Amino acid sequence: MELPLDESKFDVQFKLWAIRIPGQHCKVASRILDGYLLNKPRIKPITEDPTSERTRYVILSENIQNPDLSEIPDHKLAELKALFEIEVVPYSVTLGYSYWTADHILKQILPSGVEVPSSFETIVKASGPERMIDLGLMVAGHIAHLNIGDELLPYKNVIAKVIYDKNYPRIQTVVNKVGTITNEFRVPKFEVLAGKNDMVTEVKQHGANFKLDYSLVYWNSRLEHEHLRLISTFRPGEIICDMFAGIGPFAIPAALKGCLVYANDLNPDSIRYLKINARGNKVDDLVHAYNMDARKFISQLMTGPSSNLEFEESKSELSVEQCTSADGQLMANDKSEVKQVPKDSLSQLVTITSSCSQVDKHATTSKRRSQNSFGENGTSGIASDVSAKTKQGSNKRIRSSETFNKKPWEHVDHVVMNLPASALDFLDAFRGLIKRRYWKTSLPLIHCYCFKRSSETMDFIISKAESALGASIQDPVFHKVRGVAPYKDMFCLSFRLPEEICADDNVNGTSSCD
Ligand SMILES: C[S@@+](CC[C@H](N)C(=O)[O-])C[C@H]1O[C@@H](n2cnc3c(N)ncnc32)[C@H](O)[C@@H]1O
Repeated sequence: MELPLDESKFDVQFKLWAIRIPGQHCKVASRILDGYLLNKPRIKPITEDPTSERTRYVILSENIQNPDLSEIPDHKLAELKALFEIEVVPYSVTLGYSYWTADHILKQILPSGVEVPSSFETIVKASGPERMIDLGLMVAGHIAHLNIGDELLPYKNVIAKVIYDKNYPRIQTVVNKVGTITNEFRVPKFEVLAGKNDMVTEVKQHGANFKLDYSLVYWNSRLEHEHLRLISTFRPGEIICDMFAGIGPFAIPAALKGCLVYANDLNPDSIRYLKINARGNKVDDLVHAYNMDARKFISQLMTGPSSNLEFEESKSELSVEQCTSADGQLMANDKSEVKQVPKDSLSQLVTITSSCSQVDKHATTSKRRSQNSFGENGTSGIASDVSAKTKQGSNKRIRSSETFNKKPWEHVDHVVMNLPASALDFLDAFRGLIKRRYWKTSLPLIHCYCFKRSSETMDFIISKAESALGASIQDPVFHKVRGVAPYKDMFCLSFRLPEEICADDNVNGTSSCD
C-alpha cells in the first residue's frame, strides 16, 4: 500500500556563517562579497538581525566553512574592514517540503533509475499556452492529466500530491488516465488523485477560449501547435469543413479568422461544447455544428441541393444551446425548446447555428474576426497577428461575403480530418461525392491525419489513401505532427482532392468532371 507523504523528510538543514553588518552597508557589502553569498533560489542572502534593528545578517555561501573567512580573498575582507568591524555569527537555514521543487522531491521519492524530467518546473512557470511535460503529464486549464505507467503506479498518489502542492492554484485537479481508450469518442477514463473532482475547465489557445468537460470530450493540449499551423494556412473568407471537430480547436479559431466552418462530431457532448465555444468566442454565426457520423455528414453536406433541401429547412427549426443525447437525436433550442429529430432522416444534418445565408452579417463578422490572434495567408501564428488586424479591408469582406453565399456542394476550400487512427479509411466518403455541375471552383484541399509506424513508408500511407479514394493523389504533402510512441508518429497528409472522385453526373451526355 502506498504510504502518505511525510513532508518532514525533505527538511535539509544548512549550517552556515553570516556577517553582522550595519544596515547602511548592505548594498556595498553584497557587492564586495559577490560570489561568496548564499545562492539559493528564492532565499535572500541579506536578512534581518533578530537582535537589532540597526544591523543585518549577510548570509555566506555553504562553501565558506571557517569562521575566520579564510575562503574569502584578503583584499575583499580588507575592503569590508575599512567600512565596519567584521563580526561572524553562526547561521542555520532549514529548507523543507514547501521550498523544494517538484522534480527535487520526486527524485527522492521515486525509485532510482526513474527519470524525473528536469523540465518539470515548466508546469509552474508556464503562463501562456498549456505545456506538455514528462511523466505523461498534460495540462488543460486547472487539470493536470497524468498517464502513469505500471512501474510508477504504486507512487501515483504521491506524484499527484506533489504536482498539486507545487502548482496550486494553477492546478486544482490531478487525474490519472485509467486503462486504454476504447470508445470511439477518444475520451480516456480518469481517476481523480488530488484536488477537487471538477472536470469542467477552460483552456485558452492563441486567442480563443475553450470550455470543455475533460471527462466527456476529446481534448489534447499537445495538438496546439498543429491546430495553429493548419489554421495559419486558411485565409479569411474560406470555407472549412471539419469532419471530426471535437469541441472546435480548428473550427473556432478558423471562424475567428473569418472562415465559414461546417463542423461535425459524433460525440454529442463535443458538439454541445463546440456550440458553447462558438458562442463564447462570438463566432456562432460562422460555425455550423453537426452531430453525426463523419461519412454521413460529408455526403449530406456536399452531395448537392437535393439532399440539402431538408438540411436547409431543418436549420431554422433547430437551435443553439443544447444538442445532447446518446444518439445525438435530441436537440434543444435557445429557448430550451426540445425537438425530437427523426432518426436516420436527412434532418439529422442539423445546423445548430443561425443560417449561413446571412451574407451581410458575415461580411461584418469577417471584419470583426480580423481582430484576433490568428495569422493569415499561410503565415504561421502569432507573429502575423498585426497584419491580420490591420490589413483586412473592405475587399476581403466583400470576397468573404461572396464565398459564404456558396453552398457546400458548390465550394469548400479545406476539409480537416483529425481522427488519426482511421481518417484514411473515411476518404472513401469522397468517392463520387462532388458533382462538377454544381462545383464552382477547384476541389478542396484535404488535411487527413494519420499514424505512421516506423516500419511503414510514406508511399504505403498514400496507397492506403488512394485505395480509399479510388483515385490517385497528386503532390501529397506530409507534415509530421508529433511522435506518439517510440515507433509511431502522427502525420498530416494534405492533398487536393483528385478530379477522378467527381461523380459521373453526365446529365447532358458529357462528363461533368471536365
Ligand atoms: C482525435 S479527435 C479530434 C478532435 C479535434 N478535431 C482536435 O483536433 O482536437 C477525433 C474526434 O472525432 C470524433 N469521432 C470519432 N468517430 C467519429 C465518426 N465516425 N464521425 C464523426 N466524428 C467522430 C471523436 O468524438 C473526437 O472528437
